[in-house]
Amino acid sequence: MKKKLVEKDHSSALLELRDVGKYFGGLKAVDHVNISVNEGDLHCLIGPNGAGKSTIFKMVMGVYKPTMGSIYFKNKNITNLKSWDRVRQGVSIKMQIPGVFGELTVYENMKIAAQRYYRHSELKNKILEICDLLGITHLRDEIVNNLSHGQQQWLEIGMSLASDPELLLLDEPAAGMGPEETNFTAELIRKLNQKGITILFIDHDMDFVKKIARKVTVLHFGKTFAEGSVEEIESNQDVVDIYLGKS
Ligand SMILES: Nc1ncnc2c1ncn2[C@@H]1O[C@H](COP(=O)(O)OP(=O)(O)OP(=O)(O)O)[C@@H](O)[C@H]1O
Repeated sequence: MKKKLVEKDHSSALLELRDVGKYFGGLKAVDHVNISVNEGDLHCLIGPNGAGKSTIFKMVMGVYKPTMGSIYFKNKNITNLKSWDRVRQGVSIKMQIPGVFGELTVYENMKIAAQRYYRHSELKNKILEICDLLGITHLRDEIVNNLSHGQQQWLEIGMSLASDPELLLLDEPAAGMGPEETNFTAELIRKLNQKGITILFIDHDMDFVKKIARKVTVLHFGKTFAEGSVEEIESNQDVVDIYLGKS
């Protein structure tokens, strides 16, 4: 059973950062940021290197404690919850750096990720269901080191789905992929979103962002610089000047 949380509040957002900041000594990596990720949305964070995107992900997952402000998930304050408790509440993440076990098979990797959430009798079906969703069922007995970069990334997305998240954070999900794998990843993310998973992702590749994002938040020097649809962001001259014009 999911843990009951204190401090209820009312909002339509699934995830909310309220006046959140993270300071490293004198460096304001994230500074007075307010972000609302609506239920069912496909929301992207963009911004120059060092803008604070990864720091936001780490605060949402409980790796960093905010210096200021609060983080709400499903209208409940999760700011002080441990990482594992946030996962139990329905938040999951796929980091950019691969976290798969290369010497093991796809199935064994999935089993490691899923076994803490499912009884032995349910495990196999759940793993096969996720592999099917990712289009990697035919690779289930393959050693992970033999997979392509893209296939390893999809496996990792699969591992992050093992906890049945309502919100999935993806850090540059198509980084290092060629055009075909990038297209497949865009399709996969759309499919997960259509299945009801709210997605917040970080990306630098505007072509990829354009394929899938419905809302974009632009960060700059730790602050929210602009927010809107892809069209609104692309036609914002200030955003072009600080970021898009340089990419
Ligand atoms: N643990 C830390 N200690 C000190 N400074 C940090 C730490 N983590 C991040 N920073 C600094 O905070 C700022 C924001 O970093 P962050 O990694 O969040 O940016 P980013 O937008 O994700 O950048 P990139 O696109 O390059 O990944 C940077 O100046 C970075 O050097």
